[in-house]
Amino acid sequence: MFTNTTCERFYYLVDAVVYLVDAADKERFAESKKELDGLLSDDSLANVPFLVLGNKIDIPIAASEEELRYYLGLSNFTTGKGNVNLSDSNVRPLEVFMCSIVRKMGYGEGFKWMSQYIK
Ligand SMILES: Nc1nc2c(ncn2[C@@H]2O[C@H](COP(=O)(O)OP(=O)(O)OP(=O)(O)O)[C@@H](O)[C@H]2O)c(=O)[nH]1
Repeated sequence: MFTNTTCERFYYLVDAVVYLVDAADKERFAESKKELDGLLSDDSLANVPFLVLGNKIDIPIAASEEELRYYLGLSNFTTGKGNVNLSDSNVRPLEVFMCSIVRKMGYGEGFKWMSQYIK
């Protein structure tokens, strides 16, 4: 089992972060935001791309992408889908993609987006 302390020792090896959120569990969005904020403010992850996946969109009550951005406090921080060159900036790549892992949909676009930022 990794404790937070154990994980922190390995952060310098991290090429990217994939943060999976259950988009159908709105009651836990505040908890998800808190955890995500902790990672986003960690100095050792400052230049690491973040892919936020909103999972379980096959469930009708799942949040929309816009709602998820809002509840996670990311509305003004996402950097754009497609090919966005951020290499000349100090901006950390961060995007939200919605997916359903059981239906095998959505996450491929996210991983493709993320791969352009992995050196
Ligand atoms: N409907 C649906 N179910 C999914 C999807 N992905 C995973 N699951 C199901 O979610 C269950 C696993 O629960 P998770 O939500 O991953 O929760 P967990 O991390 O085990 O536990 P929690 O911390 O309580 O959320 C399994 O039954 C999976 O089959 C999806 O895209 N759609």
